Amino acid sequence: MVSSSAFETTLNLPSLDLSKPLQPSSLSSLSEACHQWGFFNIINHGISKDLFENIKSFSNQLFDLPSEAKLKLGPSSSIKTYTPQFIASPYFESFRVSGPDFHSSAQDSVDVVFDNNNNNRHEFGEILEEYGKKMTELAKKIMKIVLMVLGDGFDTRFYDLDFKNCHGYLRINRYSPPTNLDDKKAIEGLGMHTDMSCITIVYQDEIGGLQVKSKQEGIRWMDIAPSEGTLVVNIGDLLQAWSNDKLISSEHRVVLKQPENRLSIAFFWCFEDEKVILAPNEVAGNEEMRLYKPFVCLDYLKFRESNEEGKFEKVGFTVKDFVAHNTKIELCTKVHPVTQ
Ligand SMILES: O=C(O)CCC(=O)C(=O)O
Ligand SMILES: [Fe+2]
Repeated sequence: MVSSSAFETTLNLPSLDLSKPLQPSSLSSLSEACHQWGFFNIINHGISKDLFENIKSFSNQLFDLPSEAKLKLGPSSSIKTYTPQFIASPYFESFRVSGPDFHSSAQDSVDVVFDNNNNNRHEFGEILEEYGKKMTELAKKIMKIVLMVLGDGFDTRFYDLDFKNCHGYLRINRYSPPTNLDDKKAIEGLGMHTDMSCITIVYQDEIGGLQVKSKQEGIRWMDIAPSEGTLVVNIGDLLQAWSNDKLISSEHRVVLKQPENRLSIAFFWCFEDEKVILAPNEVAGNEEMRLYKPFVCLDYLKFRESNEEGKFEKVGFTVKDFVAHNTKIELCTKVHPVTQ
């Protein structure tokens, strides 16, 4: 069971309208949201309701398969695109599709689990290719806007320098709460974590349940309410480190409040593995103010994956723990280890 609803309230996030030129007022509310919450909404993003509905219906066909079939894609298989229940939580399972060739990534998995007579099986690759491509374009656009939040002209100055080799992958998540769940007893569908990305673009269905941890006294968790046509963007650990903590990678989780299956699609936009992450002086302020010593992206990903606590599935560790850990083993990534 999770904390009582008395400590939860809905967060009013700004919505960035992608169909309009960016206004100074949107930039300032975006800047506030990125600093305070590490979350904001986007609207008019150009992705149709039909595409979400299509992905949902195909994904549910996949998740509805017997466990033996799904485990052909599980952690002990060679493909490893499926995370079964009881790894992150008893109620959470997930299916991964990697870019840049979203079509073959999705199709390779589907071909293993759907039999040849299933007429739909070719469509799965196609719709995920369409979604992956649209998300890639969206991530590039949002990344530039987020850079503008850091400073005037920072998009043109830093995008090509640091972000042009970013890549994306997506995870389709299904949450299946117990059927006897009553709404006074919310349960955790996915524990508190930060994302191992620069930014993550999240679609959550109408069930809701995404929450961000508040730094305010008295209120612990804030609901990020679902709204049709709205996607949620959150800042990940990699961008927090690159921005010298100017942008915050918020701790978030998913709670299940009603006995209904919930579906979400998270698109993670990440630095390339070999990238050395270093906040530019213009972003950090100056050399002395830089909080992180340069580190290789893959070392951080390995740290998260090799620590039971820090793994996406087990959740809890962040880039700050990585820094503290590296400091201890004298690789020293952060100049002043953060012990929060
Ligand atoms: O299911 C959601 O709404 C969010 C999932 C999430 O935080 C993640 O996959 O990292
Ligand atoms: Fe997340």
